[in-house]
Amino acid sequence: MEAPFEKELPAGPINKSMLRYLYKLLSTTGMPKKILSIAALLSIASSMIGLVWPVMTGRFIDQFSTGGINGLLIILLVGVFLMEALTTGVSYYMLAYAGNRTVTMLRKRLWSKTLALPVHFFDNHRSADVMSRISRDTDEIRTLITEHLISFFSNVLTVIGALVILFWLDWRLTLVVLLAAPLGAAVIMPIGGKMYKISMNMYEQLGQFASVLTQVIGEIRLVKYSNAEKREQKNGFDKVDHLFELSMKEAKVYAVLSPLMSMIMIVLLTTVVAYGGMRVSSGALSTGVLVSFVLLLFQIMLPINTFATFYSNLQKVSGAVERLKPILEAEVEDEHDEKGAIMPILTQDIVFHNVEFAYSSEEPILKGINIYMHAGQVTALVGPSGSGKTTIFSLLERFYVPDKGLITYGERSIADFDIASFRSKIGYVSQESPLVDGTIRDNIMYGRIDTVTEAEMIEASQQAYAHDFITSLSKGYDTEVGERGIRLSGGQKQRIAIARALLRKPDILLLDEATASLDSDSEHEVQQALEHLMSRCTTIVIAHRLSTITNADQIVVLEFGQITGTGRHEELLNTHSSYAEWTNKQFRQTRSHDPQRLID
Ligand SMILES: Nc1ncnc2c1ncn2[C@@H]1O[C@H](COP(=O)(O)OP(=O)(O)OP(=O)(O)O)[C@@H](O)[C@H]1O
Repeated sequence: MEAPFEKELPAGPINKSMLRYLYKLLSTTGMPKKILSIAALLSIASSMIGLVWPVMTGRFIDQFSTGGINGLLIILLVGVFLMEALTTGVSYYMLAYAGNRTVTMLRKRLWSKTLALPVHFFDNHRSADVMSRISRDTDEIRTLITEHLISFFSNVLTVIGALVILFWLDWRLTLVVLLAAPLGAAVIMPIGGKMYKISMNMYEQLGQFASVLTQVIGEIRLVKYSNAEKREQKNGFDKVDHLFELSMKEAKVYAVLSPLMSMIMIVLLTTVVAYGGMRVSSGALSTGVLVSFVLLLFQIMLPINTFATFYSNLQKVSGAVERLKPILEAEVEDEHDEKGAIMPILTQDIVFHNVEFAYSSEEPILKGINIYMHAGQVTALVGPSGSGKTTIFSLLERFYVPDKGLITYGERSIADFDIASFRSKIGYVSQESPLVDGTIRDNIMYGRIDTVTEAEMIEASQQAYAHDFITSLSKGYDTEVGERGIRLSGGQKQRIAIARALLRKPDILLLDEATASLDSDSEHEVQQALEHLMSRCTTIVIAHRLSTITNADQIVVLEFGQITGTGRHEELLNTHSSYAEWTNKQFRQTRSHDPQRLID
């Protein structure tokens, strides 16, 4: 189930509620307000100083043409330049600090939140999308704070201040300048809107491209084995070509916008210089004032130019906020964690009371499930593919909450327990035991690094029949595995997973038996390792081996999300026709190959 990214893009441009949300988000994330305020003051000071020197330069020119050079004025002018440089530099640094600090806090908040989100959130959101939200959308917010927000306000002040001075210097010339403003706005506004659409589209396409890359690179073996390189090449090329088209659309808009803006500026400057020149020659204006005027014009052109980029950045941030909202506002896994009960010391019975569950609002996957699993016993789940065996595991691991009914552990509903404490009592060994990037030690101690000793880890590895193969590797427990390290065989991976599970000293063991064949040595060792683990747990196993079902204390037969039989192997053989048929079929099929194995 994938929620298309585009659905969550903002419907329109900036609005009040978005701005309010952004402000709340930034202030609750810990935006350093003091630093930002000082930076704002410095930035305003720098802008105001920026208005002083053009006037002083004009005075200087006028004094120069009427008499000698005023030394004090030169010193003042140099002082003003230095002050402007200093305030600009310091405010820039402080703004960069405020922006980077805020985005760091926001990313930390998002990452913590992401880890606390329930599994179903990830069923509904592509991982590449979530990744892009945490990394790229937050960067838009950084850019806003660092480059646009404060400078926007100081630029507004610069423009207002400059206009006041311009009026004071020569109101006629200023009126000429003001006539150009609506012209500029008429050009920027529609083009800005177009730019927004293109950049949003590009954003989405980049997300989709990243998603294709992640998926294909992650499943490169499948791609090669299926000879699907051509198909994936075309898929990738399509996305890249689409990005090219969008980039060129963007370039086209810029190609029109930049010269248009330059043209407006050139026409404006030419008009001011020509008209001003006429007024100078008629004696109505001094040369110094005209110079001040032109310099001030330059001072305000730059800020006006940045208004358009501020607007488009704010629109991007509006999109970013819209995309971050679902993560920030999604309910976390266990809102009432603090109040959760601590797990009992002794292993308890696990009971499913009339449990019903659906992943979505459609057809329920589990219907009226009643299972009594006695503490310390083995319950084997059997049934055709898609019957809901893994879903039972997921409910037990509290990845999902039943829609109806209750799952109890001892006297209490499993939902009453502190989620971390509850999960710490579960050991899970799956068909495809996952490894994280890091050393073998990191993998065995995963999640327990602070609570277990090296000796305990080695003991667990020995019980898992993993110690010998690990020590035969040249770097032993320090061998890197995962993406950057060596590849381990299926059996080795499973034994690491068993060592990891043993280290947790679980009370509940969830075991998804491997369907893939291991070599007989590995098979034997994995089996022995598992027996160590099972001996101290209440075990629920998705069974694929005949020995597992014959040794199980009870077998639960699941068909289409319903339990159609419960009992021991012999009992079911006699009473459950489809179980008998299925077992015989599977057993006959695999007998010549491996008499112990059952395959779905
Ligand atoms: N995250 C999910 N979102 C939506 N539907 C799901 C999800 N996981 C499983 N399902 C659906 O729930 C049903 C039961 O799946 P489940 O994985 O529990 O079956 P299973 O008995 O473990 O199958 P198998 O033996 O093939 O692993 C299937 O129809 C499956 O498509």
